[in-house]
Amino acid sequence: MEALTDYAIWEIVLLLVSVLVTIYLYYVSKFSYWKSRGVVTPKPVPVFGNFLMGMLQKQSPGQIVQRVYNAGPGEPYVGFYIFGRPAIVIRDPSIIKHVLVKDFNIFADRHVSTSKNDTLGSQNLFMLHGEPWKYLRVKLSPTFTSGRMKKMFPMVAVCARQLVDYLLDHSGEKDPVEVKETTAKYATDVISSCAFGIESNSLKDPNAEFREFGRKVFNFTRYRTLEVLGIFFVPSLMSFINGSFFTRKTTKFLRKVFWDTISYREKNRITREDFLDLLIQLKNKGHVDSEEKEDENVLNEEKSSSLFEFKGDNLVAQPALFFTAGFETNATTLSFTLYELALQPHIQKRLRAEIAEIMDKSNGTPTYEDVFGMKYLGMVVSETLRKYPPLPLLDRICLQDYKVPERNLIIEKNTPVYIALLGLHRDPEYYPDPELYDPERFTEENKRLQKPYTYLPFGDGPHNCIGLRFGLMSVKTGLVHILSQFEVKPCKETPIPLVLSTRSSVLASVSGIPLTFIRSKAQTL
Ligand code: HEM
Repeated sequence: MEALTDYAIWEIVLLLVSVLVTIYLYYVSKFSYWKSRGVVTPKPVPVFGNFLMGMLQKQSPGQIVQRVYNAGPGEPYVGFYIFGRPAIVIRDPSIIKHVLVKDFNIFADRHVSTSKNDTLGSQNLFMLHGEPWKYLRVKLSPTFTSGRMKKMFPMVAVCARQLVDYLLDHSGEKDPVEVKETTAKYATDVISSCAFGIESNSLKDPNAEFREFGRKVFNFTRYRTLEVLGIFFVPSLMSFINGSFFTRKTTKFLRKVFWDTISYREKNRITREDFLDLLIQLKNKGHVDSEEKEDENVLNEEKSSSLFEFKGDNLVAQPALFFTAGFETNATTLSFTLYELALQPHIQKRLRAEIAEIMDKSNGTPTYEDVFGMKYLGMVVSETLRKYPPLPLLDRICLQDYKVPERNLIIEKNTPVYIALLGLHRDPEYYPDPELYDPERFTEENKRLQKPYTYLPFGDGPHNCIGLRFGLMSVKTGLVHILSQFEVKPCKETPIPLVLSTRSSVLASVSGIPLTFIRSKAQTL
């Protein structure tokens, strides 16, 4: 009996060893994929590949690809493994140009994806693939022209003045303001006003619903962090776990607000020159009324509407994305700018002087043209977007085997392809002393010297950020109004240096950004 037990134990041990050896050999063969193609990779670990730190929530999506980027200085690309799946980060700017622009047809889709049941999450411009995406992009482009932006500008300016009122109630050395939360409230008011036609009152009402639901989307609990990692890196898992881009409660809320507002507007024949008006036109006519020459060109390309129907959740999915893509990116840009200005008073002083001049000339009501005409403001915001790109990675999927120009590599069909914005923007080869916040990098002359495709805060090519003008408008308008009234200073709680969150998909400080707002002398007299 005893002999039999010994025998059984040996059998179990042998079985276990064989299983472990098989797993090991399986991963050794998997993890030789890039090596056998002469592509450098950071060392993978069994099962997780280069994804362990992501799973442990010690690196955010942007930091995962930044780390891969940094593993191959001087290399044109670096391979890595999402569990066992080979993926690639492109480093060489000329190859980046091929991926984003020149060979767009091969890289026409993003890799990110959510569950098919998540209609709001999957049917928007960011997530759609193929012909339906192309059709929708053509249809939505006329809603983002500079002419439309100018019409929305007064709504943004109202929110910026409310932001100043809020700060007036919270100014002074003894009253630090949590800047990320405050700018998120401002950005929420701006985007809910323009995309949903709703005064969300986030700045005035601490329990404002829009802010509450927006917070849920970007509240990176352990589960939400894994869900968003899945959306970016393992999208095939999303349908399996029924993942959701907006979270279920937010989806329900956005759906209700959208349809309530649409029926109210249609019943009362209200027009407001905002995104919602344009979406109502898409719902009723299938196109946005032509306003400018560029719109007409776009309309001539109209195709069969069977590609995408503007009804039901398909319609709500668009403002839902504008809301989500809009408020967090804007708040991030604003809050990091205020942080750097607080730490570098000489930059702040110069910017405030430029703003004071414009405020003076415009009697305190700068126009859209005034805001976009301010050179130093443009340089400051560009530098923030370099050092802190709010969406720190771009992703595409390779749709057919692709021979990399002038290199001995074929990127195989279905390989996920990433561009590490944090890696590029903080690469000392392109931006010497990259941790230094220096708007001088963006003088006209220095911009001409900048290597193309090393600065991509809004992406590039046909998939680039459609909300670029709107984003810049709300960030710049917010800054102009704040800095015309206040000097921004660090307080004892301000994190120096600032540590980035390892969970958030949009760049964020791990400990928030508390700063103080001191009313400027001219205003207090
Ligand atoms: C500072 C503000 C913003 C930044 C830094 C930013 C950044 C980005 C980036 C990096 C992409 C991916 C581009 C690519 O893959 O090549 C993107 C896409 C997109 N963004 Fe933005 N964004 C901002 C504001 C906005 C706003 C305000 C909206 C809407 C109102 C918006 C809507 C979108 C949409 C719809 C896409 C997907 C476009 C497509 O694939 O056709 N973004 N954005």
